[in-house]
Amino acid sequence: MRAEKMESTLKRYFGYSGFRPYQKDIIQKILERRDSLVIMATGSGKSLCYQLPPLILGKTAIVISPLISLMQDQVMALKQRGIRAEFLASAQTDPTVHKNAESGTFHVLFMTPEKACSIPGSFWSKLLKVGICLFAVDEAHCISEWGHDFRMEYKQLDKLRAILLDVPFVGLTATATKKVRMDIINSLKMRDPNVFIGSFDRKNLFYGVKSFIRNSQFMDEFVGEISKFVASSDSTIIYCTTIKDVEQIYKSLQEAGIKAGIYHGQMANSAREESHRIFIRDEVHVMVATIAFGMGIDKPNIRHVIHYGCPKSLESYYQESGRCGRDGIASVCWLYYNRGDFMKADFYCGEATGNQRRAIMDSLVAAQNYCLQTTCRRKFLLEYFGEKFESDKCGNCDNCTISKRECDMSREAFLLIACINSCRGHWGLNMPIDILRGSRSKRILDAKFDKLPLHGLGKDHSSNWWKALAYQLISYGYLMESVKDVYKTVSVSQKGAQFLSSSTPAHQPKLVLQVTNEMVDDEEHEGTSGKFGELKGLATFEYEGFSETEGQLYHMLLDERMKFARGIGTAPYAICGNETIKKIALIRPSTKARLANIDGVNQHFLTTYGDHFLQSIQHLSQALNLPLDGDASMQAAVVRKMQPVPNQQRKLTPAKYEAWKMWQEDGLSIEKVANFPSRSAPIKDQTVLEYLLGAAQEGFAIDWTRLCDEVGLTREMFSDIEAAITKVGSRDKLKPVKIESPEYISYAHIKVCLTLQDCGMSKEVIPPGNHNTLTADELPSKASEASMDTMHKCLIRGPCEVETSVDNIIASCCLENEVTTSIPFTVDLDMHPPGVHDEIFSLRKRQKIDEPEEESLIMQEATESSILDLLRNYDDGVPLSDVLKHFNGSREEYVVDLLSNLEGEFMIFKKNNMYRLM
Ligand SMILES: Nc1ncnc2c1ncn2[C@@H]1O[C@H](COP(=O)(O)OP(=O)(O)OP(=O)(O)O)[C@@H](O)[C@H]1O
Repeated sequence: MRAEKMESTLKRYFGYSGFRPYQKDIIQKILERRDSLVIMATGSGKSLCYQLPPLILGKTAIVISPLISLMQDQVMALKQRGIRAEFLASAQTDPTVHKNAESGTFHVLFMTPEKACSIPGSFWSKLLKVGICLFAVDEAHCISEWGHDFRMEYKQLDKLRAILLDVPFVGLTATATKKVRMDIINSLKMRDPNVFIGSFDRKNLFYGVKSFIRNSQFMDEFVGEISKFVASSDSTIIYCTTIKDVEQIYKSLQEAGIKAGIYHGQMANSAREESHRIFIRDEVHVMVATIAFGMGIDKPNIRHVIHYGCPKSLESYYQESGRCGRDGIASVCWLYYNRGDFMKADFYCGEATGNQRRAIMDSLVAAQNYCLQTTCRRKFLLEYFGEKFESDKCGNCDNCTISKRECDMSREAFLLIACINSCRGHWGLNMPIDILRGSRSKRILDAKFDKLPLHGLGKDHSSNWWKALAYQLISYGYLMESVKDVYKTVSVSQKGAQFLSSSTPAHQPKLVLQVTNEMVDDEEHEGTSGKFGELKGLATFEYEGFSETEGQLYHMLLDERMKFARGIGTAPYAICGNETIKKIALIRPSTKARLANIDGVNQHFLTTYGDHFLQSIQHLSQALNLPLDGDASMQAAVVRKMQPVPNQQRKLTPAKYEAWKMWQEDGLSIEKVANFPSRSAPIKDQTVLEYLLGAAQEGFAIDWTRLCDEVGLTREMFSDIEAAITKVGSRDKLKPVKIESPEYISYAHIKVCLTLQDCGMSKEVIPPGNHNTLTADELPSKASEASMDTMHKCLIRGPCEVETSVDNIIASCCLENEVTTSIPFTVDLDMHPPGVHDEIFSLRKRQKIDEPEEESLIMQEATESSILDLLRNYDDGVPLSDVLKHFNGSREEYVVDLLSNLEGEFMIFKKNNMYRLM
């Protein structure tokens, strides 16, 4: 029951149809009153873990948060979800909040650590009487001196453990090393806590790096690119390392007529608050700021985060770039560095001494190495944070997607390594590079380096070219960089020494390296590296999948939302996210029930704005000549298309590639590929199909006509599947689509159909004709006849239907076994297509309704309350067909109407096509 309650509460207040990874488990443990430490990526949805329990239990959640602006944003957003939330801190101007808080009025009560520690004990005892369901410490790394944002006041929170004895303590953070983790557990005196460590991988973020020169040409191009982003309704943050840069970019944007916000530490508090406010409320779409901006900011639609200058550490880069794409939609993080940034050690070290100085230097070197990395950036980032990334290519960073030229640089590498060797590792990179470039500076003459035979042999390349080469040699282990205080020195490693010993001035072993951007710029002509280059943005994806008029409707609906937001002084995203508006623009629901079904629409939205939105949708659609209740199957396709373009060069696993090659290039059938004699063991036909569809998703060519022919998918069946998707309202899960499709449609057909849609293929590639499938009557009815072997074959070749066979098997088993809890079904469930396993169980549940019970012989009349009574008996929900069967005395349209009303009133909701009680 609790899982059901969790899901219905999630839909009711947040409008989401499912949990993100870990959320459910974490919440479950908190509900069991276990202390928990939650370490999950930025934007992964940690807040929900403390927001949901109070709604389920009806008791207050206390949340400690470091910043007042952050608490205010969260309170604003929660209120828009119909959640009673407030904050207690020095900035609270409403005197009633304290009283209401102690009498348990609020679901979520935010406090600064100072407030929590100084509030009188009587407050806690009163509130404890009505109930505190959890005590959460957000940004919990602030508790640790080892953390990067240590806050003294957080250390005092342990006092509260003795007061809130039986209240579960929950620590949440996006960054925590082992030391910090232990510190949080000890400081909060956690008792046997559950520690949840999620992946740090933000899959929807594209990471890219470019070098630049601060000149006016670069600035013009930079501003030009930013103006393209502004055309979309999403937001951009430009982070600068200095206030001077912030002001310069802000000025350039203004001169170009681009409205932007500005934020840095030297601005007055009120000016900063105003900047924060206009950005959050979408009054400006660009924010130019130092890193003082944005801690804990939860604006879901930030589509670009650009770093103008190398950040001081990878920890801060991860945090800042993590503010991008919090709604899970593909977003882009570009980092622009200038070689001068790497010399800023003194600037960052400030007054620091000893170990602290060393730590700052190490962080800066890590950030520098990230900039100069020529292999996968995501792998580098994750491994820096101690997470193993199995593949060498993520396919979603510049190094994995933008093909770079390579060439043999053995001669140049030889010169540089030999020169560094001659300097005996006592210098940084500048000295050997100056020697190679023939400098006659005083320090070179003093050291008599002008007498070296290498002096002047590297004149053909710029200093930056040589540095770019040096960093590749460092990353491949030929050279080593060491840091002494704030100074870096380079020396030759063992690998480099081996390279030298196997080389002569006339001949060196081949050494193929990448021609980096800096090298290209240098080759084209020195100094043009100020060129903006291709700032990969998403603006061009904006309307992919949208018709022009749908795009217009989307913008009109954004304006409607803005009007509401202004009217009540809140941020538009707090009303609902841009993605939800996109889905509304695509589906154009005509009823409250259809609107309620859209992901992101919660009960508060529906009751407060539902009627108005429905009216607007109707008027605007009419004016734009768009039909209502459009094709729901489009919504996921559009979102998918907004992901960065699949790259042809992305590698498939060898097994996938092999299968694709045999099928596509050698013309073998799926069955032949599966059973190819050279295989150590045959693989399943289904696996081969999965491989081929995976290859198609990666941009590999597929002969669709042949594939559809082989799996028995016809145009008519494609239309049937499309209709099923429309009925379901989503294509996220296969099972509901399968349930709504005619019986002869298999999971394989659905998968092929979805992949066709994803790849933007038209129906025309599918051969027309009858679907040539067996009917349910022609299917084998005994379990023994539906061997696994047959199942696989059926799955691929179409005519006989596995799922229906399973249905029949279960039906016959159920007839033989009165008790439906144990089904004698012995085949390996893992071998079923996704969903079949689930289906077995849902069918088992449904059997209770299907069985000809005495009750169903009495004609049941459908009313709202009799439907609610029915649903009350089934935790897993009831499909429409069973509801209709149950009320077989009532007209179908009448029952559907009643269901729609109940859905619109948020009394029931639909999940996986099953009606459930809220
Ligand atoms: N189950 C869900 N389905 C869809 N969206 C979700 C879900 N859970 C959370 N979100 C959304 O994801 C976004 C990020 O969530 P949240 O603010 O909780 O992240 P976080 O982990 O606390 O990040 P940070 O460490 O940066 O503060 C929010 O806009 C939130 O509404």
